[in-house]
Amino acid sequence: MDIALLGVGHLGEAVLAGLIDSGLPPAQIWATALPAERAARLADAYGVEVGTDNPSAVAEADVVIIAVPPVAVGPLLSAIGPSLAPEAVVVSLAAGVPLARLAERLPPGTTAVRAMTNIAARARRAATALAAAEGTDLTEIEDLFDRIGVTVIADESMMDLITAVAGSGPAFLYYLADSMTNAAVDGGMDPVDARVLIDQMLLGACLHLQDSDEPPAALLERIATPGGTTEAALASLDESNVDEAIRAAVAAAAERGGELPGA
Ligand SMILES: NC(=O)C1=CN([C@@H]2O[C@H](COP(=O)(O)OP(=O)(O)OC[C@H]3O[C@@H](n4cnc5c(N)ncnc54)[C@H](OP(=O)(O)O)[C@@H]3O)[C@@H](O)[C@H]2O)C=CC1
Ligand SMILES: O=C(O)[C@@H]1CCC=N1
Repeated sequence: MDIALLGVGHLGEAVLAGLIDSGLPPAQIWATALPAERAARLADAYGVEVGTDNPSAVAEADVVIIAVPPVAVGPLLSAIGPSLAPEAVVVSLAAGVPLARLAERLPPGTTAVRAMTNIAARARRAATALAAAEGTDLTEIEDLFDRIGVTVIADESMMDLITAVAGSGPAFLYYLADSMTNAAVDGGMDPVDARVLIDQMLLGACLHLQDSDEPPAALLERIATPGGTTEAALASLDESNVDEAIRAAVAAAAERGGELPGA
C-alpha cells in the first residue's frame, strides 16, 4: 500500500513517526510539508520522500492522509483531485470537516474517510476513530491506524465529541501534569525529580486503567484511604467543581468542532 501524507505539521509528524516506527517501509510513504526547509528536514529525519507539491505526492498513492489545518482542506482536495488514483482512499484528520464536504471535493470513485487521532501516534499509542459512508470497507484503513494505536469505527455524528476527548484529550492530561509539576516545584521539589515522578505516575495510572475492567471511579476509590490524603485532595477538587469544569471543557471543544472554518 502506497501512502501520501499531506501537511506534516505537529499531528502529521506524530503520525509519520509512528508509522515508520511500526515498520512501515519508508519507500511506501510520500509526504508533503511547508515550507521547503521543513520538508527537507523531515526527509532527513525519517528517510521518506518529503516535498511541497501535493499533486505529485498523491499520484501513486492508494491512501492519502490529509493533516493540514481545517481551513486548508477544501483547497487542498481541489488541487489534488485530478491527480488522485481512480480508487484512492482519502483520509482527513482535520477536526470538524464533515464527510459530505470531503466527498463533494473528490472525484467519483474515490472514497472519503474522516479520522480523528491524536499526538500519541508518535508513541504508537494513539486513540483513533474512523467514520465513512455506510457500507464503506474500512479494513485496510483500520489496519493502517492500528499500527499507531487503537482504532474504532464511529458514526460521524460522534466525531466532534470524539475530537474533544480523543483528539484534544492529551492536552487535558498535559494540563494536569503541568499543574501538578508547578505545585510540586513551588513546594520545593527538585524540578527533574518532579518531572520523573509525575510522568511515571501518569504512565502507571493510565496503564493500570487500561488493564482494569473497572470504571475509573472504582479505581479512584481504592486509592482514597478513609480519612487520608487522597480524600482531602478529592474534596478540594469537588469544592472547586473540577468535574463540572472538565465536562464544560469537553463540551467547548466539541462545539468548536462544528464551528471550524473548514466545516
Ligand atoms: N495537533 C493535534 O494533536 C491534532 C490535530 N488534528 C488535526 O490535524 C490537522 C493539523 O493540525 P496540527 O498538526 O496541529 O497543525 P499544524 O499547523 O502543526 O500542521 C499543519 C501543517 O500543514 C502545513 N500545510 C498547510 N497547508 C498545506 C498545503 N497546502 N500543503 C502542504 N502542507 C500544508 C502547515 O504548514 P504552514 O504552517 O507553513 O502553513 C503545517 O505545517 C488539523 O486539521 C487538526 O484539526 C487532529 C487531531 C489532533
Ligand atoms: O485543537 C485542535 O483543533 C486539534 C484537533 C484536536 C486536537 N487538536
